[in-house]
Amino acid sequence: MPPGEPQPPAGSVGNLAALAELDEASLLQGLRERFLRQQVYVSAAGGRGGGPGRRGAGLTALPSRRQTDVGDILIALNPFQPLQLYGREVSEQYRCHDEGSLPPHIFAVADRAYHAMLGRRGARPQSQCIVISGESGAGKTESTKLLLQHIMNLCKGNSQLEQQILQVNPLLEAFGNAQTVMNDNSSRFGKYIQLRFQNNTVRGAKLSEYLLEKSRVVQHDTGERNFHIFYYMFAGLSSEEKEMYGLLDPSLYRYISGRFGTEDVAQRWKQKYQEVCNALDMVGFQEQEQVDMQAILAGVLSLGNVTFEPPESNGSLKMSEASRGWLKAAAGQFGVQEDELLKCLICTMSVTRGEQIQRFHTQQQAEDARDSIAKVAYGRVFGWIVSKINELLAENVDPEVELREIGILDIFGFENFAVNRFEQLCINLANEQLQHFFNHHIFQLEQAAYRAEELSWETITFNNNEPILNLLLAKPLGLLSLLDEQSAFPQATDKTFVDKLNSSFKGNLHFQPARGRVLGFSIIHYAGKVQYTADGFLEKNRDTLPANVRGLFINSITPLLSMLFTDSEI
Ligand SMILES: Nc1ncnc2c1ncn2[C@@H]1O[C@H](COP(=O)(O)OP(=O)(O)OP(=O)(O)O)[C@@H](O)[C@H]1O
Repeated sequence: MPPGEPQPPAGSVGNLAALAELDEASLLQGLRERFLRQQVYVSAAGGRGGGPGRRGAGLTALPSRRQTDVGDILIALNPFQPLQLYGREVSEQYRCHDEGSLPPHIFAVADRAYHAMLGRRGARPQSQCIVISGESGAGKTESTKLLLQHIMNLCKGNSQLEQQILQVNPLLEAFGNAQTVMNDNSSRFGKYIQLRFQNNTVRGAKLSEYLLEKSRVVQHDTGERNFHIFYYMFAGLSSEEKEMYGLLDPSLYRYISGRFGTEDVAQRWKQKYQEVCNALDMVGFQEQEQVDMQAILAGVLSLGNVTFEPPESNGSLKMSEASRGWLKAAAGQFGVQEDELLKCLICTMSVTRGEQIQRFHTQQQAEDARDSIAKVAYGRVFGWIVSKINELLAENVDPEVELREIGILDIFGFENFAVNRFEQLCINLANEQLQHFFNHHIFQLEQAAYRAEELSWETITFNNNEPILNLLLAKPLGLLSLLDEQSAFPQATDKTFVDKLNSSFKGNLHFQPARGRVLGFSIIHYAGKVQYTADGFLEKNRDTLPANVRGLFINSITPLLSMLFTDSEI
């Protein structure tokens, strides 16, 4: 803004780079004023914009270059209410619009990526990637859906494929999302969607999933829930179907304990269950596969109710009558022998010098084995759903025409809860890497471009998070390497792991030992300090299946379960 010209009020500026004063206070004021007027999108020109505002997602279209009036970054503030911003007519307005001619919008990001991929307006056609980041509940998943919606509107090619791409979402959300304290529909996995094009027609898509939070199957904190699908099943299955899957009253199951909500909630879940069934049909799951899948999920719930009591004189753990009943139900749904399943839980068999040795588990080991089986079974079902979706969306290409793609990355945002575990460390590590990428793209590459164009600018300083990445990733002395090293020692415990960290990272500015007797540590991340509890780190990192489980499931008479364990490495 040239000096002397009247300065626009902060809230009237749709592109933050046009602000006269670009400091944190005016930036926040601008965002707040626009938000109050329900203008939830603000753009930020390449080198001068910032990260996401509170409860807002940041979206970047790459590798398109900075424009004069519209930046690479769109800041999206979550309105938490339906706004009339996403109808077909709005999508039409943004179709092929002149950049900067319309207010910032998520559709403008999709439009720019699509046209840059095609190489319109004289530019070289180039694959594009849209990175979405923001804390949990910021609106990343909703933004992903809106991006897909607009891109599908733009290409209008193979309409069946386009519809399929849009319809896989209810399926992914049912199996991969859950209610958390931050978000009623929180994605508990990360995803990268690659839309594949030939010219302006979408030819296929590929979905990659990362870090499904499998531990949620067996444990969730107060005020949270397990994955949606368990609740949808109880609301949507008929009484006969529940009987077939051996399902009783939902309040009886340990893994989904907690509030069951009102009649309205049950109605909504029932409707969601129907959507899931429709999506399963559309993706092409056979009826038997759908039955098997639900049997596995019901088996997981029954297995979760099997508990043990301290051992009898022969060293074998005791079980109540009720637990025997649950074990029988779980074995029935998994299609395996009850005593074989029990063996996997209560003992480990090994062969030494031709002699078979049976070692009984402690109560804790048996319950850990139970939870490991539940987690691995659920994880495999989820992975299988994603692979079936990929088969459905696999590209049908013309070999003569070059394939280009638009990728959309939607991973969980930075997490800092009351209790932070191994899963939060993995999520926050992914966010550190994303932040590093942002720093590189927004600061270093922008300044290189200014230099190349011989523009004058003041060197921009930023917090480089490389030391934190080193603390976590360095080999052989980073935190993850030390965790792997400890996981390989049978005698190591979470305590020996923490001792190792405390001695290795003494004096490191980004590491703090826990105070007093707490078994944990803190990391000073780019987004602030997070206290981690080390409980369960080794067990989760090992992620091993109890001995003989693979063999047990391969021999299951439930074809799907057998198939899920036949081709696996573990
Ligand atoms: N553009 C929008 N318009 C209206 N409501 C929205 C919008 N974006 C998000 N929301 C609301 O916010 C909620 C949380 O959004 P979303 O699930 O996309 O967050 P997220 O960033 O993906 O969170 P997580 O990391 O936990 O998965 C949505 O369920 C919806 O109620």
